[in-house]
Amino acid sequence: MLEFKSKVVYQIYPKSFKDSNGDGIGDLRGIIEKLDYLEFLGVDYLWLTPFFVSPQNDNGYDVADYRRIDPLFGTMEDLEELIAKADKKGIGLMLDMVFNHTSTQHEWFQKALRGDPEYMDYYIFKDGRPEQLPTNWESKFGGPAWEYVPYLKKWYLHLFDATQADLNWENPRVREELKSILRFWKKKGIKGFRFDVVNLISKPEVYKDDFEGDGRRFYTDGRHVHDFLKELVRDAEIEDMMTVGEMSSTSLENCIRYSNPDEKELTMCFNFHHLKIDYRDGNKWELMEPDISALKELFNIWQVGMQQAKGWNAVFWCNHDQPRIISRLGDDRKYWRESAKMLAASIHMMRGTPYIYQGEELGMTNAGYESIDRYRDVESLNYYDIMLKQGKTKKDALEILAARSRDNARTPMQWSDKDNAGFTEVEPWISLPDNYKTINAEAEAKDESSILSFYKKVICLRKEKAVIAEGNIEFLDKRNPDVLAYRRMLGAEEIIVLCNLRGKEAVFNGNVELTTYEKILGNYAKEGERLGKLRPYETVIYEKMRIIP
Ligand SMILES: O=P(O)(O)OC[C@H]1O[C@H](O[C@H]2O[C@H](CO)[C@@H](O)[C@H](O)[C@H]2O)[C@H](O)[C@@H](O)[C@@H]1O
Repeated sequence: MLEFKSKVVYQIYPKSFKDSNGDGIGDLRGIIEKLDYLEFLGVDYLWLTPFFVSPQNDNGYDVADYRRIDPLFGTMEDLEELIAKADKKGIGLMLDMVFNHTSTQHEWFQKALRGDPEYMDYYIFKDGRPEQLPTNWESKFGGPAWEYVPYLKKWYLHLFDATQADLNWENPRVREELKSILRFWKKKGIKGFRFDVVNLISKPEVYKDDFEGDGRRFYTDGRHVHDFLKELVRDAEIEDMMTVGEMSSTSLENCIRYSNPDEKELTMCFNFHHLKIDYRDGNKWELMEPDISALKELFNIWQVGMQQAKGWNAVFWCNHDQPRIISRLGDDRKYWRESAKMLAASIHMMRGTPYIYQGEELGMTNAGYESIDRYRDVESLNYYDIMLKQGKTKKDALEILAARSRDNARTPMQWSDKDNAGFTEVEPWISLPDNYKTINAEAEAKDESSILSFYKKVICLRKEKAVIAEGNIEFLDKRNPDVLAYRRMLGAEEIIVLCNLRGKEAVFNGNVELTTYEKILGNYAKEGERLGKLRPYETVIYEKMRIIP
């Protein structure tokens, strides 16, 4: 049985982590250079986003060869060295398997384009006339989800970019190919896998128009998804590896099934509902103040719901698709340090496996780009055009991108106050925010009161206290509009976590006698402390005092 409950995962976006060869792009040797830093932080696994051969239209989520390393990032020898050196430090590598779709450059798709029926059945092709789309579904990156191939007189499905063709999981040969890829990487010493949008793999039997939405209700958590996952995990023999599924627009019921160990599917799931609390009417491209009550309710539903049915959450605020949480729910200026630490505590003390996205542990902020030339992400560039076509001004569209673009998370890791933040010696592939002079790993590593030091402490606490790794959770003061509060319990052990989510004072009104607890960690100095009263973005972690007979 995999021991995973006390583990912490660190996500690396290789392209933006560390450039070792002076081409402005991060690479595998850059990660090797920084292994000491990752050991110092105390993480157990590294999830690396895709570095396989790819045309990079979606920064590697368009894989053209699942078994080869893109020369942009290095060689197989570099990866083997990374696996071995990380292993010596007790750190396991998790690879990102993009199995919902391949790049149209993949040899399977190329053969399909040449009309080979065996490979056409690897994808989802539909007969049709050029003016008649098979369904009205929308691609998640904007525009229709179908692309026409005139000489084949067929459309193919792409839920993402037109260069990312959806695989046909109904075809057993496709499933065999994917299992063999997993076996290949397992043999190399890889310790886990993250499966990209894996709840979208099972498409409907009949394709019909969606008059209520963009089509997602027909393929999300689809009819065979649980069977496909069970078969994949069983046949590729990865039951004892750390596995996490990225579940797009999913439901609690399905995530319970994906992650309950009795089902033998995955170790845990990512869901994104808590990161949509500032989408107006569910639309990512319409800004709104975060709805804190909705956030609290979602944590309650997912944390308690998964606990009741033996499911397991991946808990996180940040990844390579999300704007930086400090700029979103915190205050990246006046209360930068306090709010970053509060957000760290809020997640790291929860029930589930915490994921830290590179730079989050430093309090890295959104990019703050003021011009469209700075953006690189396919989704951001597509939506900029769509927003202009919808009648938004350039200024408004840029304001929306500044808050919502995935590039906010993809700026280079801020290692030091040197040129290009010590990430590269040349112009980086994407530009840096100016604040690297003050927000950087070198400065924070020396400072006991830094955000980085606080992350080290919360990681350590999870390893020291079984109640954090394994205890039950119960939310407190649920109606409080400002304070997120919960209790973790395991036998006689108990901790209470209070987080003020606002930039003003707030009061905790839970029915708890705080005098019977002692503070074990907080983000403010002792001076000015008042029980149950929280300063702006204050967090306090209390432990129940033991009564010694
Ligand atoms: O917002 P959701 O519907 O809940 O979906 C979650 C994320 O799904 C997509 O992300 C992943 O797949 C993409 C295609 O391979 C890739 O571009 C991305 O980097 C992957 O993480 C979607 O692109 C994200 O915006 C959603 O957050």
